[in-house]
Amino acid sequence: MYVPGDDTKKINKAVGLDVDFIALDCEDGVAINRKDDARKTIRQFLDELRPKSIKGDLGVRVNSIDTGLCGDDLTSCLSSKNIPDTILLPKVESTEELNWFADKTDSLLKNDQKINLIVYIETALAFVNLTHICQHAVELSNNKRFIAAGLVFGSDDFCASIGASRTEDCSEVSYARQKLVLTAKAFNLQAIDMVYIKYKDLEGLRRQCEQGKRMGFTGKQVIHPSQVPVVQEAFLPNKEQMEWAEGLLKAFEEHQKSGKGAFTYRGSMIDMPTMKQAQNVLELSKLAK
Ligand SMILES: CC(=O)SCCNC(=O)CCNC(=O)[C@H](O)C(C)(C)COP(=O)(O)OP(=O)(O)OC[C@H]1O[C@@H](n2cnc3c(N)ncnc32)[C@H](O)[C@@H]1OP(=O)(O)O
Ligand SMILES: O=CC(=O)O
Ligand SMILES: [Mg+2]
Repeated sequence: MYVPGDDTKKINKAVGLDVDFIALDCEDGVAINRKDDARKTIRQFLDELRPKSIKGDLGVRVNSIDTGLCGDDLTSCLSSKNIPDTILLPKVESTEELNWFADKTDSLLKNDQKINLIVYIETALAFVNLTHICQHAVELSNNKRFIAAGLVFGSDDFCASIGASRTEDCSEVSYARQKLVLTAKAFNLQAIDMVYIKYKDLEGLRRQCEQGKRMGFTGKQVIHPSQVPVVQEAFLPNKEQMEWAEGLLKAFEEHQKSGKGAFTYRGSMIDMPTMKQAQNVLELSKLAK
């Protein structure tokens, strides 16, 4: 969940919410003339952080490298005695930007400190370079001070970048969404789906979550507290799906023992790939509180 980094009231509110990830924003949720305020407020928040005062993970979305603000954002939050779990790096378009980030984090982090990196893919050029970006991020993770953790699909910037108009069925972003999931999964990265900006329309949000979940996304960005339970519920398996998965795994084991690789379960043909889908469901259900 994004929280504008210059808004102390919203930051304090976010800390008390049952949210999986708080993203303190220095980037597009903060006005150009408030960038210094956001940086200072975030630094103060980090310095005063009490252990375990936040339930989920904490990240800072810095400004993109091309703005010239990213270095100061990183210096400020990574020199705190309490560094965030994750840096969210927007508008990445090239492997050179990852090299810059690796050098910067090498120079700022101390001893055995490491940080997770979430890369934003949100321009036409980023999609053209996506495989190289992912490959390079994973390679740098082996000997640099960051761990490539996932990709975020920045659909609003993407639509601006390609000149698309938003639609309710998301047809204008379907190729990009699929490509992001596919490439993320090829490199064992999480794939985080787009923001639903009509935050008062929870039914529309639910539909978009279910669509993203079906496509293979692992989670979704949110901008308002009311969106949190809807997204959490949609991305975790429900009772019916868990029952289906448990029953299927049991039946699979029995059929394997009797030498049958393919069999019928609740009217469908089941073999190894469906068993793996059921395993995915049960794996995900472990995250439920
Ligand atoms: C495309 C992108 O880059 S998305 C990321 C950048 N954008 C952002 O970060 C925007 C984040 N969201 C927001 O700033 C806000 O939700 C807005 C501006 C859209 C609406 O804010 P408000 O008008 O305050 O909404 P609303 O009155 O419904 O808020 C209800 C309560 O939730 C709080 N709240 C709203 N959004 C947030 C948030 N993101 N984080 C924490 N608290 C929040 C409000 O402060 C308010 O608290 P209160 O009841 O204690 O007074
Ligand atoms: O950063 C997010 C976006 O949609 O753009
Ligand atoms: Mg964006």
